[in-house]
Amino acid sequence: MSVVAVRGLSVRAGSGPEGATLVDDLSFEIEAGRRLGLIGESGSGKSLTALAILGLLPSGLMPSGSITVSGTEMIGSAERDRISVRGSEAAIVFQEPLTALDPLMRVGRQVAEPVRRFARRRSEQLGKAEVQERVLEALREVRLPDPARIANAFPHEISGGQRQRVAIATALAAQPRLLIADEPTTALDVSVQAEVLDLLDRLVADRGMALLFISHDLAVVSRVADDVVVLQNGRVVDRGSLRELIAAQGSGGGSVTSDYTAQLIAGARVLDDALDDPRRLS
Ligand SMILES: Nc1ncnc2c1ncn2[C@@H]1O[C@H](COP(=O)(O)OP(=O)(O)OP(=O)(O)O)[C@@H](O)[C@H]1O
Repeated sequence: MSVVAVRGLSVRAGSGPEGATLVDDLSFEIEAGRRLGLIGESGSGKSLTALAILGLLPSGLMPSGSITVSGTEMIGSAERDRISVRGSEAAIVFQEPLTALDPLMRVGRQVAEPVRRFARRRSEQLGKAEVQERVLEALREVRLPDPARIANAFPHEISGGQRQRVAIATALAAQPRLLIADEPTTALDVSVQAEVLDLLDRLVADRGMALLFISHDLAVVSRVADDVVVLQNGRVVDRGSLRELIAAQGSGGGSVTSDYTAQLIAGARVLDDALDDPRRLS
């Protein structure tokens, strides 16, 4: 069974002739252990898709179609069902980690919250020392140096790359089956970007999670995704494995690749790296 199945998702703002369709008939599925890249230019509907999956669309935006996460329907279902999915089955990492982190709370307390939530779900009683140990373990897992110091710091006292690692640790501490990463490296320096991408890649592989990786940059997506869906103005213009899309482009366009995808491929900064990495293209 797919961890997430999006079927015929449309998102509309307003109704009647003045209304606008922001996401139009989008479908995809991601199974456990698979990584899907959702790629498109600014305003193409990527973030709205992520929010719809989590049942978090802003008021005024109406989804239709069906989205299931671990079998739970997220469109038109009771808010309490959607909350339980957000708390346990699905998590999101945003571009700017400060969106997810409370600036006034020490890092350790923030990671402790999903650690406790996960324990409650399994009816485990955790003492204070056990929670603390699991928090340090979560920080270690995202390769943070000196986890005890980081746990005791406020978000503004650590670097941007470290904050994003904390946000990833927080997202993963409740052991979700689906991780949505929405431009998670865009705000980071290039060298830190590569480290965070490698980290995500490893964590997703180790845990067999489903990953929905959102980006406007095909070069970035090529480092972490098996398959891609290309969105333009809310509609799918291409989909397939990176190998298929690049091969179609190589043969001069053809029916698989839209002009837009061709531009994306031509513009990919490190496409050669992707081509040299057989793991990405097999
Ligand atoms: N609350 C809202 N009300 C009306 N329109 C909205 C709302 N939120 C987003 N939109 C519009 O929906 C479209 C898709 O937005 P979305 O944020 O999903 O794009 P995106 O592909 O994630 O872009 P970016 O890469 O810039 O984040 C855009 O045209 C945006 O202006």
